[in-house]
Amino acid sequence: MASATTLLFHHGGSTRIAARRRCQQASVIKSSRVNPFLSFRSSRAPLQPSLRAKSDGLARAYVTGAPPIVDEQDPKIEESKSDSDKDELKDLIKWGLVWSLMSKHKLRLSVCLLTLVGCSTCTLSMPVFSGRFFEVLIGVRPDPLWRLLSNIAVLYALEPIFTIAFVTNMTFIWENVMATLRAQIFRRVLIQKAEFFDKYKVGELTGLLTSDLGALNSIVNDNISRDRGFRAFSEVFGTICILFTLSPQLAPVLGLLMLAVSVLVAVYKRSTVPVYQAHGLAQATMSDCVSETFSAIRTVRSFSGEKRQMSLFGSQIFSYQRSGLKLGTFKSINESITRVAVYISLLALYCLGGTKVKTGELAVGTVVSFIGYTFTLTFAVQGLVNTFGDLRGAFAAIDRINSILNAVDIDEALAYGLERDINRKKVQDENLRLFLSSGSNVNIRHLDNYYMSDLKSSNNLRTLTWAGDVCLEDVHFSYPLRPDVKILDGLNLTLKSGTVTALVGSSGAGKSTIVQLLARFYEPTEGRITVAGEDVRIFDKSEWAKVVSIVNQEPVLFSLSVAENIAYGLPNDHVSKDDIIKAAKAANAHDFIISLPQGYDTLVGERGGLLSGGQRQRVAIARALLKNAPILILDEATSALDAVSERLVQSALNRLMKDRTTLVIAHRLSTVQSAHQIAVCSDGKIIELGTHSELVAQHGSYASLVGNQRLAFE
Ligand SMILES: Nc1ncnc2c1ncn2[C@@H]1O[C@H](COP(=O)(O)OP(=O)(O)OP(=O)(O)O)[C@@H](O)[C@H]1O
Repeated sequence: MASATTLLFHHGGSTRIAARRRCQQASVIKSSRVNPFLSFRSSRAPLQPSLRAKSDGLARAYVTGAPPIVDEQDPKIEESKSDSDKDELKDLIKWGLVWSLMSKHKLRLSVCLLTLVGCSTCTLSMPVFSGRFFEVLIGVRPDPLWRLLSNIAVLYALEPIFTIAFVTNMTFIWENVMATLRAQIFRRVLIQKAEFFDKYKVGELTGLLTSDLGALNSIVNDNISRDRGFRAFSEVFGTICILFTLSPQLAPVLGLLMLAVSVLVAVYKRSTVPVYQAHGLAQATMSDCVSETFSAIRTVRSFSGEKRQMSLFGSQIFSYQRSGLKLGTFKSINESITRVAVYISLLALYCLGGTKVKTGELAVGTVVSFIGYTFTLTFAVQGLVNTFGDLRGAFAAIDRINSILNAVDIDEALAYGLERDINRKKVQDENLRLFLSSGSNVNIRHLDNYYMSDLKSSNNLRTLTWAGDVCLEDVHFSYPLRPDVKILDGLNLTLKSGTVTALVGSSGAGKSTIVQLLARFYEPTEGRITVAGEDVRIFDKSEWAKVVSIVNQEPVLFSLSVAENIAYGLPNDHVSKDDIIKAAKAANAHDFIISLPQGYDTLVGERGGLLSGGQRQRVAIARALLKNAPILILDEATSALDAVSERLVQSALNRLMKDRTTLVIAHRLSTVQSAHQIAVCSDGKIIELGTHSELVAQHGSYASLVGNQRLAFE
């Protein structure tokens, strides 16, 4: 059923996949036009040989893109691949990878093969023994009955033993393969560029790990039963061979008739899959309506929407009922049609076989065996047709996974840092093993990564960011999904080390975009961001993430305990309870935390939903305090709070801002007037810069913003 769903989806989805491919090709062309390496190199002095020599292999800086002009001395990990190689490497899931993961379990694979032969042999021998049994009963065969019965008993005992061994080993191998693929898909999604998450909905990405991977899972998991997959194949093949051996006269006619009827029936049954899917869809729609209604119950009440929801749900009940009735009809046909196939085959067998027995051309035992094979063949053929359907579904799913998780969209600056981190952590964290398994790094290692040099170690980066100014130099930027809309147009701004810069401007002026660039979720299309004069692109993103803290209007907490959420500030380190409490106290959060039912161990609910907005904000500030990053960005951090919460949060923020290079974005100008400098952003540029009193005195945009807010500042 699941695979059938995938099949249907594939038909509808093929055009989407093609469209995505076109989109991806376009983005390749675009990215080659705006080559960050070239723009970076052209704006920098040549690398200092002394720095290049410092190779500790840990924090290598690199820039990605088409082959750049690289100095001979620059360490280059991989040669550029040919275009065909690159196409090949773009795919995340390849059959070669699946096979290499399976072949790690050679012993188990051999056991599977042997037990498959064993159980198929048992199954295929049973009708022969049934024939002999009847011949012994009517006295045509002289064998003693007890010997025949003991042979049959051995067969009956062996078949389930072989089956258990086959299913257990096959499941073990496949679950291991699936675990690795699941981990690789998850990792590949995690390392995509920010625009990837603008392009695809969360549901689509979740689908890759659930329904698409499920389709691949079902090739083995749904096909290890007796009447599916390998067993069905071996039974069809074995039955036909045995029929020809038993009766070369009957086999061509009867065997082919049985085969033809079974195939037709199986194909017909497969064609009814959409009816089953429609019923599943109707059920899903109904449950969506139920969850939406109940989760938005207050909104429904406030608009007196009960009648509307009832009418909507009523229409869905009717459509579910209709699809249920249709399904019932098809189920009854499907039930009977398999038997019709058996009856047609049996009737033909009785006519032909019976005549031959009467004329003495055929033994009665052979006809009895043929009866058994009629059933075997009918069910095995149907199983095989279903297996082919599952295979088609799996191919479609792999195609979808590969087309979405194309290597073109990988954020290499992030991937490199993450890989290095995982490698460092692997000894301690067992769970990360999956992400290192064979094949996992293939696609990343073979990208065009030019590891330029070991310019800065992580310690260097921290030192630089604590002491140096952060500058946006002639920054131009358009979001990758809207390349024609220029958001920043030659913006220049210096965040002086250890001081507070406030960024103000009308809605849509590009303030949050500047935050996204400083956080390196996106890279400037032109210009550069520097820290202490160094282009930030020479640091990998996981190192950069450690020196920037962002606290925004709606901080996201994870559905963990309060203490775990605060400790998330230092995800790689062991954080002591004392440090957590110290951070919470500095964030004015300690008092409310200890009044929670389980104190620091209280779970905060999904996205922190069990805490108030102000409490969430203070936990986020404690998290940022623990992180102790030299660059701090506050994006409307207090705008959603009431006066009391705002006071508590603001005093915590004041502690957090101390000595850090801080960028504050706030619509309420009263909250930014004490900043060391205020920058007014408009049309993608900074149009005014100065202190509050300087800007008010200028009577420019800032002064009119202040006027609009009718605030008495002075
Ligand atoms: N991910 C995105 N993809 C494409 N365009 C975007 C994206 N995010 C923002 N934009 C566009 O960029 C422009 C600047 O948005 P930005 O959020 O930076 O403005 P802002 O000054 O922070 O506004 P506000 O004060 O209302 O938060 C807007 O026109 C917005 O539509």
